[in-house]
Amino acid sequence: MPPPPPAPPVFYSFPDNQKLVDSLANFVIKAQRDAVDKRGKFTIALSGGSLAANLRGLAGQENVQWDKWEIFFCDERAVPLDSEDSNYHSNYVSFLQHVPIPPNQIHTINPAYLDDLEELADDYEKQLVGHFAASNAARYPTFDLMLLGMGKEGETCSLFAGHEVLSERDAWVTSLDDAPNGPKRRITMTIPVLTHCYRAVFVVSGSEKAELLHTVLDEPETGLPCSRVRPAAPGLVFWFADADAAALTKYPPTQFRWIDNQKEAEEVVAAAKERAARRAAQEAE
Ligand SMILES: O=C(O)[C@H](O)[C@@H](O)[C@H](O)[C@H](O)COP(=O)(O)O
Repeated sequence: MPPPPPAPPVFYSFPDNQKLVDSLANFVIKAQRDAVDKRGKFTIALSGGSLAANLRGLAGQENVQWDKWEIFFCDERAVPLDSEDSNYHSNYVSFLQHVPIPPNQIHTINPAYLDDLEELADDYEKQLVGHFAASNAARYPTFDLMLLGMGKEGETCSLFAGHEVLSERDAWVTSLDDAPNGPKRRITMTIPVLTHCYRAVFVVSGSEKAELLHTVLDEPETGLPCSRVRPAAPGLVFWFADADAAALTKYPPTQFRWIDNQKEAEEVVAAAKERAARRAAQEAE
């Protein structure tokens, strides 16, 4: 039997940034409970960019099992960990320094390999293998949650449109020395890792992302890196956008609520589409 098609993206739109931040914190904590209940720990991957600031709602939350968190980075720039360009550093400043996650459960790149990108990527992949080998020995790692951003040309992690890193199928982590924006030397998790997670969540804010979000959600066939993140069943993909970023998107938003499985995702997206079609028909009358 062929595998079931990936679940449709679930799109949440929030009236302002604070509502997005609060809902994201709520969602991440629910994902943690779900993962700890089912698998005894919570393995999460963080991106750089504006995501870190949008995670600030996690600081000070109670009833969180911080000792069960295992944190990795979806991509990382080949810079020291205390550099302003480091994705670890930006997440540390906004989020990690405020919560009691045991330091040995925050898995950074090894700065000893900064001069050799291949070693840097290999070492990070080995850290992933070491972590996932015990829990799921599958071909690719299965993160409980991957938190992603959408760059200005539709990239996510350091997977840039038209770049050869996008076609990597074997490695879990690869490297590049010619990133078209920001620091050029980076390592990044690959598309197969992104499409094997339980939950991928994109977080997008600001009017400068409006046109791009419309393209990614309404015209996925353009094949931008973000549109390619459609986790295989039972994986789910969510989009959290503020009203400015969501302004041009036709893809129907869904009221914010926890969604547990592919069937629920299909139902809420179908219901949102019906509502949008009814509204359009009424407006046309
Ligand atoms: O290392 C990186 O540059 C990030 O991981 C990158 O993929 C980021 O998520 C997007 O570029 C979105 O960044 P913004 O949210 O800041 O636009």
